[in-house]
Amino acid sequence: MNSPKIEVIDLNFYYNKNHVLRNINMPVYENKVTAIIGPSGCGKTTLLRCFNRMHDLYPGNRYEGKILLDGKNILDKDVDLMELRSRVGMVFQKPTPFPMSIFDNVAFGLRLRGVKGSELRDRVEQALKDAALWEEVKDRLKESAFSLSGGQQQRLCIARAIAIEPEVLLFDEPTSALDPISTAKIEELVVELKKRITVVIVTHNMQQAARVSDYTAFMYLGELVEFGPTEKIFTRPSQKLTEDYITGRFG
Ligand SMILES: Nc1ncnc2c1ncn2[C@@H]1O[C@H](COP(=O)(O)OP(=O)(O)OP(=O)(O)O)[C@@H](O)[C@H]1O
Repeated sequence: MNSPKIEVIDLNFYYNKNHVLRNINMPVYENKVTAIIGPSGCGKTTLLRCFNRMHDLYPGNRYEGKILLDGKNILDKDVDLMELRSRVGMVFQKPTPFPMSIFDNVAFGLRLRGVKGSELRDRVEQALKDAALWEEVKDRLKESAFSLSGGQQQRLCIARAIAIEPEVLLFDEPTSALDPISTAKIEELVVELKKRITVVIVTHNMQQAARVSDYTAFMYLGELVEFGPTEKIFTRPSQKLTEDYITGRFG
């Protein structure tokens, strides 16, 4: 059964006085991929960053409304942000490896949680396998992460994110800096990951949204115009605005 892992209810978001998200309501279904699409500046990244409260890193940002994760509002004041971010991980647009070895990148979050010895090695290996990177790096785990190609670095960041077994993984245009072959690998990975993890992906690339996602949210000027099964959004959208966007008539 398709149950929502996350439910966004009447969400508004402000960068100080700048009102950027307006009355957003949408579900994010468990073990599915949800794509967020829309023209530049419509609020895709802003919405994604609400899901693990990344905006709290900057003073003056304000949320209104609710985001329920397994029924509990993550916007409540007493939420433990460390715990939230270990449940809801994030992969950024540009690969962001830490300045340390390949192994240590993936081990980082595990060590913070007290994992060591053979368990640590096993879990690093498993995460690298799950990120489809193991075969390429197994003989060079001690080398710097910066010795990898851009596409490999992005898969390393995915390995680092999944090593701590998040329930939700947020991808912010994860392939926009990558070549087509690396992009295809990441897309395969996203589809594979949803067996265990709920995925939300922001993308400018509509073919990518159509290829990887089960549900699509189309945003425009800070509002959610339409949400539904990807196949419906791309073939029979309910709103004229959605149709104009997906057929390339604007944006
Ligand atoms: N830190 C910030 N402070 C103030 N306004 C911001 C900030 N970050 C983004 N904005 C504004 O919020 C709006 C939404 O931005 P956001 O980055 O979420 O859009 P987006 O749809 O992800 O765009 P793109 O596709 O170009 O990445 C834009 O008008 C942007 O100028």
